Amino acid sequence: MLSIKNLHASIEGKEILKGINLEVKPGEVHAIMGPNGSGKSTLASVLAGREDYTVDSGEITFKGNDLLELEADERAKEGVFLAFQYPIEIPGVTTTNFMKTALNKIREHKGLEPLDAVSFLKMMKEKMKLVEIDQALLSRSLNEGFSGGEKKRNEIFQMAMLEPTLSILDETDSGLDIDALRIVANGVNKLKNEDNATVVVTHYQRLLDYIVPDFVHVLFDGKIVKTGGKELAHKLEEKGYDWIKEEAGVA
Ligand SMILES: Nc1ncnc2c1ncn2[C@@H]1O[C@H](COP(=O)(O)OP(=O)(O)OP(=O)(O)O)[C@@H](O)[C@H]1O
Repeated sequence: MLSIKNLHASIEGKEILKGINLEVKPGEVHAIMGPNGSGKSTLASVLAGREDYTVDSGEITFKGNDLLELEADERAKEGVFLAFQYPIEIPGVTTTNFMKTALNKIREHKGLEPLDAVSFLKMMKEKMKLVEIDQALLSRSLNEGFSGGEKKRNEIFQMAMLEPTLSILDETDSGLDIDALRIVANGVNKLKNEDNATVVVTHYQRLLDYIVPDFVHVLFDGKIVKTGGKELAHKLEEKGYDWIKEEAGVA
């Protein structure tokens, strides 16, 4: 589904990603961990198509197409969901209206008719139940005055509504409390199926107690220096990152 080959990327002339290789198949959950400044958020931002990052070399293909050719909104229409793509506050636009527009844009791209009001409301109700979000939140202006946890819940709700093929969640510095951790984890678990995949960037081994990734990758100085299963996250929690640096010869 997603294939990253020898990806090098920089910001303001500084090379951050120094040869990333990653293969994500349908049905898989991948966790990206690593010390501060190793490039985790940069990787998520490059996948999102954020303009301040320059891809210097390498390839990213998504469902066989060149992802780097696509603008951020085109990536969304192709089924890539980036959790921090819509954190903006939009006064006067309710989450409900925002979701309706976003959803119908994706449907239009797929050659489908826009959802009528009744079907849209039915879908909203189903997904609200799934991610346990309060109706009141959806009637408020998008993200305006939302607490951190409410923003998180809203993000997972957006993910549920848009039914993406690939979700990229950057939880690195979002100050998740234990409830927000559960919201993210439950959302990912409930939305997981054999046709979609999730890449979650995290510092928290705790998050992975709830999500259970198929693969854990450790990023260090712009490269994936180790890949393992969920037990690798436990080992990191216990031992820190030094042993990995030594093992990878990058200490
Ligand atoms: N706008 C920028 N200008 C210069 N350097 C930047 C910029 N944005 C990021 N960097 C640098 O890129 C490196 C990687 O940052 P990134 O945010 O990807 O790391 P991270 O692994 O997500 O870190 P953390 O765990 O602390 O969130 C850091 O050294 C950071 O200072």
